[in-house]
Amino acid sequence: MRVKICGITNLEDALVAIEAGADALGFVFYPDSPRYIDPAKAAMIVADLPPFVERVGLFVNASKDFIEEVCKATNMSLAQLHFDVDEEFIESLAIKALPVVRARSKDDIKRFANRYRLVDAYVPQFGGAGKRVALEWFEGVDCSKIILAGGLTPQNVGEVKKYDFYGVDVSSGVEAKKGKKDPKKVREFIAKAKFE
Ligand SMILES: O=C(O)c1ccccc1N[C@@H]1O[C@H](COP(=O)(O)O)[C@@H](O)[C@H]1O
Repeated sequence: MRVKICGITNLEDALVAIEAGADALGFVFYPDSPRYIDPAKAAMIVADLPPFVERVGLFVNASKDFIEEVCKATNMSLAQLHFDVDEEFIESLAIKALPVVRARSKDDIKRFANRYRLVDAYVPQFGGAGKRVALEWFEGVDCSKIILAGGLTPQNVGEVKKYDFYGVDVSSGVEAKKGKKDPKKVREFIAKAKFE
């Protein structure tokens, strides 16, 4: 299972995550988030990363121009879209995009079934709130293109492995405080998700 550590705001947290085996790092370009990072700072962190690490820009209610401009300036490799988008919008972007399904019911997780997509719990503030998606909704569903997010922690990530998700994404569950990762939690989460 691939692991993305989201809400990176400093180089130290990024390097801890990579050293522990993270496949992707997330940078929140949503000004209302406590994990917001200024694109200029994100660009500096990305410039210091080793190769073979996916850089994911997270956007909420952003325009095509803003997403493309920020991703180019910061050298993101993927855009994660935490708002309602359609196939046309995704296809129109100059950068590869990961739509986010904010699930309120089992029916919701069938959206974008032919695409890689991230499934997060529905929360009014868009995400990063530590709320979980009901795991029983994934019974009998092909999860090979789903990245599960929402309320994951080092303690509960082991229980999602039987669904064979493509990946998992975590932010608040590995924080020491909002916007700062706890290295011990990051290492434990990645070890449980990937290596145990
Ligand atoms: O992290 C944020 O502040 C955030 C803000 C707005 C939209 C999404 C956000 N984070 C993403 O939300 C999910 C779940 O996070 P958590 O693990 O429950 O804290 C995840 O994809 C984060 O990247």
